[in-house]
Amino acid sequence: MANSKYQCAKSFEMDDEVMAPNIIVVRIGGRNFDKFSEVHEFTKPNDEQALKLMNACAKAVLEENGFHEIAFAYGFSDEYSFVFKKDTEFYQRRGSKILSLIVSLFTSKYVEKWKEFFPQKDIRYPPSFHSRVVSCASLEVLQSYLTWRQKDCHDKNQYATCFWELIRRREYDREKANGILKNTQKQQKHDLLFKEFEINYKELPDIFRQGSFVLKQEVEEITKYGIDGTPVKRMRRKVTTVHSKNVTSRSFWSTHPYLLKELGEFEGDICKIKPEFMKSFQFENKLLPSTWIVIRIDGCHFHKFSDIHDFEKPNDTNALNLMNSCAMAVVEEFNDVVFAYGVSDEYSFVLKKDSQFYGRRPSEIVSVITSFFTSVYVMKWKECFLLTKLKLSPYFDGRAICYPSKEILLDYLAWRQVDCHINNQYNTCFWMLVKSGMTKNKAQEYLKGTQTQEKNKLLNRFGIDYNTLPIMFRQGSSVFWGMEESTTNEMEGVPGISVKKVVVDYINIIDKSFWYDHPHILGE
Ligand SMILES: Nc1nc2c(ncn2[C@@H]2O[C@H](COP(=O)(O)OP(=O)(O)OP(=O)(O)O)[C@@H](O)[C@H]2O)c(=O)[nH]1
Ligand SMILES: [Mg+2]
Ligand SMILES: [Mg+2]
Repeated sequence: MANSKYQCAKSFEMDDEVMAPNIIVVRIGGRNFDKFSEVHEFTKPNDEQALKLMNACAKAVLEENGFHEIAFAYGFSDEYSFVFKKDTEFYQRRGSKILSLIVSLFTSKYVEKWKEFFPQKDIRYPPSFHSRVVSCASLEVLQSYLTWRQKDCHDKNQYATCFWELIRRREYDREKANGILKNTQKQQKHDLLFKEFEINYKELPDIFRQGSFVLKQEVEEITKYGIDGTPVKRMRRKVTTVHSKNVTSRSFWSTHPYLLKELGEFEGDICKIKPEFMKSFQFENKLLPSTWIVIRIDGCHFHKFSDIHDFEKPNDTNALNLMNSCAMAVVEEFNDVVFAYGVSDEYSFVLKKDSQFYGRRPSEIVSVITSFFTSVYVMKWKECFLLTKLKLSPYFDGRAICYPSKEILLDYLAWRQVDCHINNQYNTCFWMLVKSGMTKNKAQEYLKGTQTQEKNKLLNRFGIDYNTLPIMFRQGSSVFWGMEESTTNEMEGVPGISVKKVVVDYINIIDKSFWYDHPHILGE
């Protein structure tokens, strides 16, 4: 990010480090998965394929390059908790960075792997997830957290199994089934299943009752054979999915001793869920009221991602168009997002000042927008890159920043646009030099300390007038709801039709005149 007079806007960005020695857990959960499972006709109460897809995504996250700091994961239904090694320095332990990266990568995998698990079904719309950080002060607290989640898995599954049997076999409607089950104890539900429907709950598949653990188990592997033919073995960590009855018991931890190496030892007794722990698991802070919220997302390792997919240098029109159509989908999906500005692999989304979106909880807002954006990116990839297959999973990080006044918000946007201009001019020169035969190091050296004028002159030498380059490259892209247009058919006197639609435009947002001409965007 280059220097400019607007960069004071940067000082509004806050640190959100999860302090050591807390163990970092990131829990993700499907957003509106009730509807998603309905639309995609998931089997009730458990769709084994859908659960296996969740497990495959969790496994893929643990196996992803750069994500080896995750010790293990536990999930059921549409949720998954990722537990980091106790001493991890993953992204300097920054909460929103970590929760957004995990949810984004998971979403990317979910869309990519959909066809493997549902070959007969098209994914009808982009699925998205939310995520949050839970910090566990000790291994005992972590174990208590996992016990809570596994109990939830069990309770929800037992309830849902009864509920759907009542609906299917007794032809009850939802209200009546809920009425019957209200306030029933575990044993009563157990009896209902056994006596009325001949179902022994304990015999239902483990994956439904216990959820799934994704672990890096130590396995012995033959690496080569000696001259005399004897196998040479070594221990290797392999990501596997297991179902385990009771995370509350010591036996779970003694069966998986390698976990204790990464998470520390138990100091006290394995304990029950304490109310004060529950409070901490559910606590979430809120962003300042009456401030403009900006969610900025940025592609992770897009340098490599763009190389592997042969993006045009320095600007790839298809890649930028794809970013823009994802941003348009975000603006359409989330009413509170009133403006978006994007350049390269980043996008900033502005939420209206008095937005109550997710109660202004930053994890929810950051994760849902990042996840939805990622989902659309994978789903629309083929539309923008007809001939290039997706070879890596794209994922983004996200953060929330609050701006107390419209002036500072506009300074922020101006800062991003100045950055776009400086980077684009630099990159255009850099790649012209490289294409003309200079090494990358030489080109970098050559451009060091050069001013705008000198860069323009350099481009002129290559026959390029900077100001005639595509405006999308020079100004970045702005996405917003276009004003209602009224089309009247005067000849026939037909009344006008009002259309309000999301548009992408390449405008100067540093110049205040855009904002004066479009007062509806930020509201007066
Ligand atoms: N060739 C090409 N590369 C692009 C384009 N858009 C983005 N990129 C690449 O994406 C990078 C984005 O910069 P950064 O976000 O700072 O770098 P990053 O590699 O994503 O690293 P992190 O964001 O820190 O994970 C650029 O440096 C380019 O390498 C494009 O249109 N064409
Ligand atoms: Mg990036
Ligand atoms: Mg970037």
